[in-house]
Amino acid sequence: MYDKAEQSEMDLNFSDLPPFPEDVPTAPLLRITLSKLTQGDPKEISKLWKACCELGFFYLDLRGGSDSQKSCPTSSALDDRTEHATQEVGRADSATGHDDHSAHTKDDSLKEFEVDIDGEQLLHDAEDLFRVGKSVFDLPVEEKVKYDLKDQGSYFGYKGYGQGVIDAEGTKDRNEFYNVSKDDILGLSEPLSAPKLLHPHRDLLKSFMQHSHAIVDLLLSLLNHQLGLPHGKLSSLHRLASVSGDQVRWVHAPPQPMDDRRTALGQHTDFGSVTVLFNRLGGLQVLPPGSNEWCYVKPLRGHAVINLGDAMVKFSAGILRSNIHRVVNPPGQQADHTRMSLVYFARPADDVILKALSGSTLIDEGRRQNPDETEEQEITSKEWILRRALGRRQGGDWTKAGGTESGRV
Ligand SMILES: O=C(O)CCC(=O)C(=O)O
Ligand SMILES: [Fe+2]
Repeated sequence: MYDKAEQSEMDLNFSDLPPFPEDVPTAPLLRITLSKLTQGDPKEISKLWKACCELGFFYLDLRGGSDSQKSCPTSSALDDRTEHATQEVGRADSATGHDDHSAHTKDDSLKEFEVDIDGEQLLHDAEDLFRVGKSVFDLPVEEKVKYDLKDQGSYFGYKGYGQGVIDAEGTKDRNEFYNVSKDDILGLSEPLSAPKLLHPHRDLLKSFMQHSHAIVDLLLSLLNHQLGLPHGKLSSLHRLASVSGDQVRWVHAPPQPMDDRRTALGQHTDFGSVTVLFNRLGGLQVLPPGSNEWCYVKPLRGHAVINLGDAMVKFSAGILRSNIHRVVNPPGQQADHTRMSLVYFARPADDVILKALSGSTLIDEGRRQNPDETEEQEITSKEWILRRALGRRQGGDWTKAGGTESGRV
């Protein structure tokens, strides 16, 4: 018999897959429990803050406690969130300037998009979407390429195998993507053309987006408080109902030939604010600060990997970290398996300008200490994401694909 602690550790493995190897370097991601965050547990909130400042990557345990959000939060850190939750939801066009945190809606119906935090539901949705993703990539390539929207100036839809580049030399990537826009699924924009088999799954995609976003909103509220920003500030820049580049992505990579394995997805920082990532097979690697050894992120069942993107670095004048990462062929016995991951990218509303936020003495101090992160270039979230995403496509402008990592690692 196993004791409870051993059993709980074993529950972290994916029993239907070959094990993640013991003998590869792994990254020191902190493990944070969602239900403790929703209860305002001060220790868990300090762990979150440490993870976001030091590595910019952490595990979020989504299991259990799905109704804990309804219990009364004790920490003052959560006051920010609870108060925010009672505010009206901003209109799609309200998240513009940085000093407009009194933006209130004229349209209460937008509240209909918001859901309670429910980690278990998100895990279920992710499980179902792994199956849907497989069926998308199983389509013939001639069908999939119909949904490559690059020539229309969009990063949504399909990106074929080798259609992205992983470095300045133009080396081709070794994965396929399918990107689904949050605004399309919520009806905030015109629907994009998509394979027929995705049509019946729009409600599932909607639920996954809403539940991912609800967790992102909690994380933003907690970080808002830690940064000493005016109440509700970060949330106001990331409303579910705002027009934004938020998207779901599936990443699909068949096993590479034994004698010719290389990076499948080139090193990068994420472009937006908060990434919610579901991995089953290894292959994701991060380069921890001050290190030159790439370390694997071991996938844990029941957990999402959360990482911060460049927008958070810019908003916080470099106090928060978006770390470089990449994807290689899965390690050890996993190497012969097709790897798929599922991601929700939360990004600031399209018209938000990416610069250090005002109203926090900590950020003011960060501005003085990290002048590199705070060049006052007026770029909107929409321009930044387009420029970086299309810069990594074949024929794109690689010089525009870089993020906040330059000069930092
Ligand atoms: O597939 C993964 O594990 C990570 C994917 C990723 O980093 C990305 O799509 O930005
Ligand atoms: Fe990424």
